[in-house]
Amino acid sequence: MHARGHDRTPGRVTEAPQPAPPMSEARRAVAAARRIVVKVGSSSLTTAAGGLDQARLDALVDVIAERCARDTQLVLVSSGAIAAGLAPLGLGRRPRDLATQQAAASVGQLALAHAYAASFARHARTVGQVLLTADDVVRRAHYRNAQRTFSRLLALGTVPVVNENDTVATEEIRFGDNDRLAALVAHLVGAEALILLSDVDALYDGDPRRGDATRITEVNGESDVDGVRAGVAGASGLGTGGMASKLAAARLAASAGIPVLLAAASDAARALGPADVGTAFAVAGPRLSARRFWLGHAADVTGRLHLDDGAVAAVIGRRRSLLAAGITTVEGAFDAGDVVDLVDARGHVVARGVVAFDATELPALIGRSSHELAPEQRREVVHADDLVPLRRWHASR
Ligand SMILES: Nc1ncnc2c1ncn2[C@@H]1O[C@H](COP(=O)(O)OP(=O)(O)O)[C@@H](O)[C@H]1O
Ligand SMILES: N[C@@H](CCC(=O)OP(=O)(O)O)C(=O)O
Repeated sequence: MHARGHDRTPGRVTEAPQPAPPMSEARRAVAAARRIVVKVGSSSLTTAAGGLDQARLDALVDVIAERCARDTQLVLVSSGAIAAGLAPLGLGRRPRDLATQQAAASVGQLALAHAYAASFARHARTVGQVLLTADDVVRRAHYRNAQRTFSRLLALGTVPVVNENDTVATEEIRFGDNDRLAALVAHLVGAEALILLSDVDALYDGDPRRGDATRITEVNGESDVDGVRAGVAGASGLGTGGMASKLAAARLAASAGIPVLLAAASDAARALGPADVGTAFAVAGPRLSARRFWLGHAADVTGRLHLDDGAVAAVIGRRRSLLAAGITTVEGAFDAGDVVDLVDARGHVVARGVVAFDATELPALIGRSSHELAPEQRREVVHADDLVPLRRWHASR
């Protein structure tokens, strides 16, 4: 079932030409998608000296504009603000401290936005800038607000250019990597595909810079990425997440019903068409509603409820509401309406949900059946409609 590719790193092994395999479902979905999120990393937009690489940016814009002209709405998540701010500020390399990163992002984001506006103008396309902080997806009202803005921008024919609002994001509320941001945005805008463009042409079973590595062409499930060694920092020192964050983001999107293609930015033209480049991730679950996706992947979690085995079976197996009787321990300081993790007896998070009691009220109720509780306390601790089971395929945060 799991078709793993065996393309060697270019230049290492010479192979006889093979007939092209039939295109996978994921690749067909990417080629046919009418709404796409494309994410491009810093290393694909900047020169080694630290400035913006206008020629590469223009080449990417040409490909995107061409796809938009073919009846596709496209959101571009672009990194590169910090990298683009280095040269103008006379900084030799990416700063380590947050304040200097923010100063660089402040200068660089302006340059980046200007470069995109000028480049898309060559195709008579208007761009809109959307800078997000984690708060914009963690808070339900902000999430819906962002959804409305994107929807309007797309309806008006613009290309929203998204980045994290690095200049104001504090350490605590940073997404930290734009791969995850792109996966969240893909669900938020209802994208039919996510394309992650980088300086590497595919996912390999190990970092191709470190020696012999085998390209993985299709990921149809967990077993296809078992044992993959994904590095955490890029070769250029300009990117932040490395392949590990791309893999986590691809799993996150795929688990929420969005097919993903990971490819080189230099292959963008083929990646946006029906071509056999990069690594395609098949969807690993039904498309979640915006509310369920938000609950499972974007909301801030403020506590943990530990469940006994009977409660896990009811909540996960039979999709029932969680009652006080099945809770063994309560952790955290949360209010009714906050999001909490539901944890099984082995300590694994099995679900996430909106809790109906304050943390201070619960200890007196847990382990008790409904008939032992006062009438005003006889309600579900987490209602089934406010609860999302988490699969193994769920990306770690
Ligand atoms: N298993 C792997 N497969 C492919 N690339 C990997 C792997 N592990 C580490 N890498 C490295 O990850 C880098 C891409 O990450 P990064 O530089 O953060 O990209 P970007 O700036 O596009 O977000 C590549 O240069 C590649 O060398
Ligand atoms: N928001 C940051 C980029 C963060 C990031 O994830 O970078 P990258 O690994 O290059 O996609 C910036 O614009 O510099």
